[in-house]
Amino acid sequence: MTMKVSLVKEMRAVDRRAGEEYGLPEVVLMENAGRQTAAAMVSLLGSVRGKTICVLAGSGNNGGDAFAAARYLYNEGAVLKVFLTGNPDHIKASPSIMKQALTAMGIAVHGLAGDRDMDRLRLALRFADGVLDGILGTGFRGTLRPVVRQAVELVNAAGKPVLAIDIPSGVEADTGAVSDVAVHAAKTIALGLPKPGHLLGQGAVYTGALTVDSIGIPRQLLEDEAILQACIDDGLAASLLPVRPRTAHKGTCGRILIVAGSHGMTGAAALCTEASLRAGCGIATLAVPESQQPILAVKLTEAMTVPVPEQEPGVLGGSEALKVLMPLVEGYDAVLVGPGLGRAQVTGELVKALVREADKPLILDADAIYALRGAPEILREAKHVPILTPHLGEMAGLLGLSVADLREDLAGIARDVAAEYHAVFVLKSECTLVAFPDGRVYFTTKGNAGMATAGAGDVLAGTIAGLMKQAAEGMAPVLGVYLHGLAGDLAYQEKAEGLLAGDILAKLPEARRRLQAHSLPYNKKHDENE
Ligand SMILES: NC(=O)C1=CN([C@@H]2O[C@H](COP(=O)(O)OP(=O)(O)OC[C@H]3O[C@@H](n4cnc5c(N)ncnc54)[C@H](O)[C@@H]3O)[C@@H](O)[C@H]2O)[C@@H](O)CC1
Ligand SMILES: [K+]
Repeated sequence: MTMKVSLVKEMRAVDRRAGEEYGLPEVVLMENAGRQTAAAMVSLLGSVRGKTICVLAGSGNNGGDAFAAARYLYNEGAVLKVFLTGNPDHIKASPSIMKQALTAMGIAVHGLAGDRDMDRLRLALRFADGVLDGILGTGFRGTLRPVVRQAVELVNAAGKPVLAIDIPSGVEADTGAVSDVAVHAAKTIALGLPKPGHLLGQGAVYTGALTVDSIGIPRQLLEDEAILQACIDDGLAASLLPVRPRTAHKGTCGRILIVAGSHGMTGAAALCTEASLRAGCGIATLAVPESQQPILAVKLTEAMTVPVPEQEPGVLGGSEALKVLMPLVEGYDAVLVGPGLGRAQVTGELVKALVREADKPLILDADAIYALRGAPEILREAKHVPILTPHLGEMAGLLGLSVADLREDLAGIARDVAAEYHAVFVLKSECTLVAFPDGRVYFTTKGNAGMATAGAGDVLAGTIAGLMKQAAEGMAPVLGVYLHGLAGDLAYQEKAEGLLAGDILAKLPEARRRLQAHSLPYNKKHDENE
């Protein structure tokens, strides 16, 4: 089963349908959320008996979850200090039920109207063993109201372990954006499904350790096709990698052409070519500027190298180069263009010509993306849906935006741009995502900061290219992101921050082998059903 990732509007639809189609009223889900939250608090603090827990609740449903959790924590023997951060007159119906139950149990719910209340909160936080953040959930947008902001700052200053309900207060669920401050959680329990805000940018930092609980929402709703985002988890990746038949030969595993490298940048060409082979393609051929071919022929043993006419020494471009490349393209299943290609004008022209004329799926990376700077509409002319693998700087350059603009809504922008230019975008960051023209967005669950190193992108581009003939239809970018991330995690265990791109490359076979261990039962099951 693949874990979906839900936008706020999709989660609201789930909530509504749980009521309309399954007869599960909101307050039932809130009760479940409260019980599961209390259990998550117990796992964060150990036993809560005799421990003091400071509970902050807003007037929305996130606050209702907090009131319900407080009841369970009280039953477990916790000492509670409960604060209502929102206006008591605006409290919604279900949270009101939860608050009344708490009050009937003799537990005081303090307001946060004036300075004295803030002092009480400060004191409570000082003596608390843990904090429960139920101030704001998916209903939050924009900037925090001043009272709430002050409460959040007090929580962060107290430095106590915080469990956030659904999402840390102050993080926007759809984007991960934090306009000002947000609750810094040790752990977050996502309700129903994770949200992009748990995975992206600042939101991921404030979320801390993430757990997801279904809170009893029917699986049919959580797996609904209308939810277009998903995690690239083990289950999904395993379903994309079929077992190679015994009768396979190198032609059936993929013939990949790579157009890469220039004077002084032969390493990028070697890395991506080798990655494609390590990802399991049958044949990889590297086309390089002719003066660089002898160097690459020495660097690469298993790949073929083709010299291409060059205009200046080591620079690819011009009509002679195109005359060699176009017929060459015909003999391959897919073409990777860009790593280490250089940014000369003639090279850019050659890239554009390939995008327009090549009748094979293209993977465009690095300098091939640079070549389309400010002119992404050329992508629409491609004969097959192209795959682009930009990092944030390259994406910003392509679209004429700043990186800060992009960061406001990485997934939303990638989704819109993929639809607009009819291309797949593999947008690389600390949470690499894959956006398809039909609106699907996949978020990586692998990877680490050690992978912020020169050449890691070349290895990813090569991995994706190498999977073009092997992965389930159209899903090479998703499988590639998974294998590359897993290989990076395996390499990080040994090399930590000293990790080199070549270490990721070296771990690709182990990553694939581990995934196969997952996928074997899947494929077996598949066979048995037939
Ligand atoms: N299936 C679901 O979706 C379920 C959701 N539940 C909870 O419901 C939450 C969503 O509830 P709501 O839609 O009521 O929204 P929230 O509880 O997240 O927030 C709404 C409240 O926040 C206040 N608010 C909004 N913007 C603010 C700002 N900038 N500064 C300060 N206050 C602000 C509003 O006045 C309102 O009272 C989820 O996060 C989750 O915790 C659960 O109760 C159970 C089921
Ligand atoms: K919260």
